[in-house]
Amino acid sequence: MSERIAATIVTGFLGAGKTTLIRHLVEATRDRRLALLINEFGDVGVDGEILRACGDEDCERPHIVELANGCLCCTVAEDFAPAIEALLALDSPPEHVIIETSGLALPKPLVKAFDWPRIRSRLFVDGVVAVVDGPAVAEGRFADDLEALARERADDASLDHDNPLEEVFEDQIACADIIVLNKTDLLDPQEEARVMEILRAGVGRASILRARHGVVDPRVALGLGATIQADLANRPTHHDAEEEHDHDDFESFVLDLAPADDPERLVALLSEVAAAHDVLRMKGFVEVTGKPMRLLVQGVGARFLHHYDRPWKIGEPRASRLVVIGRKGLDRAKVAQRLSGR
Ligand SMILES: Nc1nc2c(ncn2[C@@H]2O[C@H](COP(=O)(O)OP(=O)(O)OP(=O)(O)O)[C@@H](O)[C@H]2O)c(=O)[nH]1
Repeated sequence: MSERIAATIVTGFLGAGKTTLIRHLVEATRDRRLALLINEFGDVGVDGEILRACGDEDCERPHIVELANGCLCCTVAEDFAPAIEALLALDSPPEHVIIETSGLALPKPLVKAFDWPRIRSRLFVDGVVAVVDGPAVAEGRFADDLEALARERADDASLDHDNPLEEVFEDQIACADIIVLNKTDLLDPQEEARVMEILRAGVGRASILRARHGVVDPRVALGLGATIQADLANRPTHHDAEEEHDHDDFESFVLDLAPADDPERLVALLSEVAAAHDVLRMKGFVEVTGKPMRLLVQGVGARFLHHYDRPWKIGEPRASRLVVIGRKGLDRAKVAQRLSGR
C-alpha cells in the first residue's frame, strides 16, 4: 500500500472565513503540494475563483477540485472517492488535501466517509478545523447573513439534515480539533471574552485559536511543518532550511523517544499529555519493538491517530521522534519528562 495522505477538513458557517483561511494556508505553505477540494452549494465556483485569483502565479499551484453535487458525505461513491482517486493519480500527487465543506455540512458524517475502504486506503483525516464567525456569534447568530444561510438550506435538496442551526453549529464545534475564532478585528475585548465562553462550553478539548482574516499558523492548522521536522532523520537537509520564522504565538520542539512496546498505551499517554499541557500538535514516527513497520503518530489537540505507514528501510535510522507544537510558554521539560518516563 502506498503511503496515506493527510486531509484537513475545514468547516464553519456561511461567511465565517473558510475560504479566507484556506487562501492564507495556501500562501503560507508554498513549498508543499496542496490540493483543495471544495464542496459548495448554489454559487458554484465562487470559492474556487477566489482561491485561484490570488494575483500571484504561485496561487495556481494547488489543484482545486470543486464538487457541487450536494453533501460530500452523501455522495461518497459518485463524487468524493473518484475526486480523491483522480488527485492521487496525478503525476505529482498532493502531499496534503484540504477539504472545504459547505457551511451547512455536518462534519461527522464526512469524517465517517473516510472509513470507506476506497478512501481509507489512500487518505486519513489529519484534523477538523472549524472556523467561527466571531461577530456573528457575539450577536447571538452563527452566521453573518442569516437570510443567505436560510436560502442555502432551502436550495439544498440533498440536505435532509433539517436540524436547527444551533445544532449544526454545535456539531461543527463539537467535531473540531481546532477552532478558529475568526474576525477578531471586529470584536472588542468583552465580546471576544463572551464568544470564547460560548465556544469553551461546547468544545470539549479542542484548542481555540484567535484569528484575523484566517491567519493561523499552518504548522498548527495542517501540521505540515511538523511532518517535515519529524522526518528530519530521513531528510537531513531540511535542518538547514529551518529558519527563524515569525510564528510568535507558538513554539515547537522535537522530542526523541524510546521505542514503544505498546502503541495503544503510547497514544493514550500522548493524548493525556497533550490535554494536560494544551499541546496543539504532535506528530512523528515511532519505532515499535519487534515491528518491521514504522508507526506514524499524529495528534491534533488530544485527538490522536496512528497507523503503520511503511516498513523501515534498510539502513534507515529507526528513530522515534515527535514534533510537539504548543503556544508560547509550553513547558517543554515537563512534556519531555512525562513522555520519557513511560
Ligand atoms: N473583517 C474581517 N473580515 C473577514 C475576516 N475573515 C474573512 N472576512 C471576510 O468575510 C467574508 C467571508 O469570508 P469567506 O472566507 O468567503 O467565508 P467562507 O466561510 O468561505 O464563506 P462561504 O464559502 O460563503 O461559506 C469575506 O468578505 C472576507 O473578506 C476577518 O477576520 N475580519
